[in-house]
Amino acid sequence: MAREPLIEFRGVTKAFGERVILDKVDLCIYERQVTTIIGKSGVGKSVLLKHIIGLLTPDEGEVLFRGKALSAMSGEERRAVKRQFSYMFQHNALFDSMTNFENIALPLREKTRMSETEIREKVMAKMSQLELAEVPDKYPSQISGGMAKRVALARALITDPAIVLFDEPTTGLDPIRKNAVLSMIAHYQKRFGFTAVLVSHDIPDVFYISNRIATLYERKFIFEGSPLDLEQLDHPVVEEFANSLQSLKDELTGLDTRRRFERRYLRGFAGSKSQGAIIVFRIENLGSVEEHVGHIAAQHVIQSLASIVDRTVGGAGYSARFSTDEILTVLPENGVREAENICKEVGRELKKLDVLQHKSYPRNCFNFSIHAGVVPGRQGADLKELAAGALARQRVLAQLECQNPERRSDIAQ
Ligand SMILES: Nc1ncnc2c1ncn2[C@@H]1O[C@H](COP(=O)(O)OP(=O)(O)OP(=O)(O)O)[C@@H](O)[C@H]1O
Repeated sequence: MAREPLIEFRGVTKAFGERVILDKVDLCIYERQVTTIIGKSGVGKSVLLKHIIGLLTPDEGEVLFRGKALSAMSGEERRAVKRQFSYMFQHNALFDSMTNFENIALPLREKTRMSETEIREKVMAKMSQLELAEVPDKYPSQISGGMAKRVALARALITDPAIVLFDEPTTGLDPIRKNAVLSMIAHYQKRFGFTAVLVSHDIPDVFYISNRIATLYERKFIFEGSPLDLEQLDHPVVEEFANSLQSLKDELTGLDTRRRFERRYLRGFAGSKSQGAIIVFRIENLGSVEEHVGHIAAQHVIQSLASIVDRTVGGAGYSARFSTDEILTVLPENGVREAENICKEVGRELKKLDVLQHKSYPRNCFNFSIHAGVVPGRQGADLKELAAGALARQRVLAQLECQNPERRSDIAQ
């Protein structure tokens, strides 16, 4: 049986004067998923978000919450729905004149009648969950950018919302910070189980954390589905989007995007007599780096691995980030033996890396490792199948185990 969406747009039309912004739009947002809305500037993404929170109402059609139309709800019911929402804005919107504690406590003071003791308990508990226990009395300007993002997220989560809306949370950040913020959102979304709705321009980065993507184009959704399906979609708008955002390269790693990679793969093997080889590089336990050292450090690990792979493979092949913690390499003209030599060389290079040295994390206790697996290529074989085959043969290239039972460090913030 199909799952009921948490939020559903049914034939929603919205115009300002003569100008139609949304034209009979349908959209489903499912509980406990990350749904990302992409579309060009001015297409109507914010107008759409405002319908979700009831700041705008449709001219035609309905917005439903757990199957019930907002328009059919009483004022009290609508307010109850509204209380389940929370937001995180582009520039955090923290008040500089308030301490981090006061910033996070603000929604509780504004929206609830909790006592001071209850507020203190709740805020301190949330700060501890988001690794902020040491900074309640500092001001936003006195902490790192990564921490300030976590303070903003803590404030968004303090009322235990069922849904958090993120309006372009990564605009203006460099690739490492951008990916760190996205992985932070994904991490806490899994941990707290809220439903996330993101509006973002940052494709392909946002693909790695989204369960569903909806693409708004000229008053309609032209696509709604998994990130992988969007990448496969043969529609001029996807092409246009990809080109206009220069997303032929993955910003974080400098490698091909999965889309370009798959095309190269299909073209590369089509006329080739050679069998070639496929390598999967995989970072095991990247989550423990995120948890113990920080999201930025985790992005450094991905970036470092990508640059070593790229350098080592050189002109012999091409690579792409295949998922959050996997890189796939195709060697069209080489066999398994050459591929294994490349893996060994990558392993040697990895061992020299700072991120894989104990001294980089003097106060933490965690472990992670980098693996690689190789399979021969096969004419016409599905890339995902080959990747799964390579994963089944993975071996450890390098690993780090830190056993110092100390707290999270701020080195990577
Ligand atoms: N209250 C309003 N009255 C009149 N026009 C509006 C109103 N709100 C939005 N618009 C218009 O609707 C269009 C869509 O705006 P919206 O802010 O939703 O775009 P967007 O996709 O979020 O863009 P961006 O990515 O630049 O934030 C714009 O042309 C905007 O001028």
